[in-house]
Amino acid sequence: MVGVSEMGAVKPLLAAAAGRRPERRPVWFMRQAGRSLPEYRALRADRGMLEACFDPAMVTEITLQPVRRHDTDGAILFSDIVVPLKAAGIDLDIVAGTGPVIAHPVRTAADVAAIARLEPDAVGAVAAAVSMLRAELDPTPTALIGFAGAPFTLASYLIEGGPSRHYAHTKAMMYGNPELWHDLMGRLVDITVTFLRVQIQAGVQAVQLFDSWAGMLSRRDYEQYVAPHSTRVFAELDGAGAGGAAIPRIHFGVGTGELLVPMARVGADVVGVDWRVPLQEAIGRIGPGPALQGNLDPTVLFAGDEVIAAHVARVIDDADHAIAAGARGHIFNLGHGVLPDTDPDTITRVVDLVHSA
Ligand SMILES: Cc1c2[nH]c(c1CCC(=O)O)Cc1[nH]c(c(CCC(=O)O)c1C)Cc1[nH]c(c(CCC(=O)O)c1C)Cc1[nH]c(c(C)c1CCC(=O)O)C2
Repeated sequence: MVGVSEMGAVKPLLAAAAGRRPERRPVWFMRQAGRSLPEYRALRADRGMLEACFDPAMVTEITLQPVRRHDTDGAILFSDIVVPLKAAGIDLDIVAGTGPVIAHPVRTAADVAAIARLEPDAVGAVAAAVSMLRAELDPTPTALIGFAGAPFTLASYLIEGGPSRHYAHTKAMMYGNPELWHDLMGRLVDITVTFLRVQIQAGVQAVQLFDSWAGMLSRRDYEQYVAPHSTRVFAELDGAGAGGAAIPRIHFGVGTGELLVPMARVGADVVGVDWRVPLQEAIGRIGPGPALQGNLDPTVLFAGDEVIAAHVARVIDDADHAIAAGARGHIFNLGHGVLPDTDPDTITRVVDLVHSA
């Protein structure tokens, strides 16, 4: 049965997202798979990042590595936000230490018109990995989380051509040519929805939409240029689970304290909060309803056991206040991804602290 562990209990992460009482407080970490783990570095030593993302056995193994090591309640599918763009035919690579690099940045109407739809078969390797992962994870308490980049964050990589500090080209198109901007965003919604539907049909049990860089926008700009598109992503996933079941939708961005209200409104069941806003304050801004995910500062993991324990306890206390103020539940996480130099034993200790709190 979906979402049910060996002991017959609902998986803690799915219970928390649905407003039910989890057997233990669920915890997972953004970027839990990856360079913090020696077993990941060994596997990836002679394989490119994108090559690994299209190899179902590699995806399965890398996804499971942090679950085995840390006993996390979430297994985040090993992939990348640019995987569906690559599969839709966009020439790009993921460069170690840099991130996604786009061969021909998208700047003109012709560039936008050339962005094709994603054929579900082009991400068949991802679907195959999801099936393999469900077989491994079903007897455990761990839920499988799929993900995609949100249209704004994907657009920012496509337009800038790579990582950016100021997003000047992105904003220039958004402000200067809104019609072209909305055309591009509409195409990215279609790609994102296809990618997430493939994952859901193959068996992911929750999805996270990463709008990592949305925090660069004012609330007014977010509502005008981004919210309608992210709303469509979430709306098109309504009842997309097996037999029309609802799949919990997590919405996350960095530096989004000013955007928590519109980011919740686009249709999130769980709102991811970075470390800047205490969780009870986040729910105060959003209003009662969604569950919250977060929000330990990833750099705290370098500060030593005593400091870490105090910060973990504070996040849990904040979360309990948030629940008293109307949050449906809490999923413990960092406020952003695990930094590559993090000692993996520290992460295991945080999981133990959260589970025993
Ligand atoms: C913005 C973004 C990207 N990718 C992603 C986001 C949104 C999350 C966020 O805000 O951090 C999402 C992502 N990327 C990766 C995952 C896998 C699952 C996990 O979280 O464990 C997830 C969820 C693997 C990855 N994606 C990447 C790596 C490192 C590549 C490597 O190991 O060589 C991994 C494990 C590459 C990548 N891809 C991207 C960046 C910024 C980088 C890092 C560049 C670097 O520091 O090398 C784009």
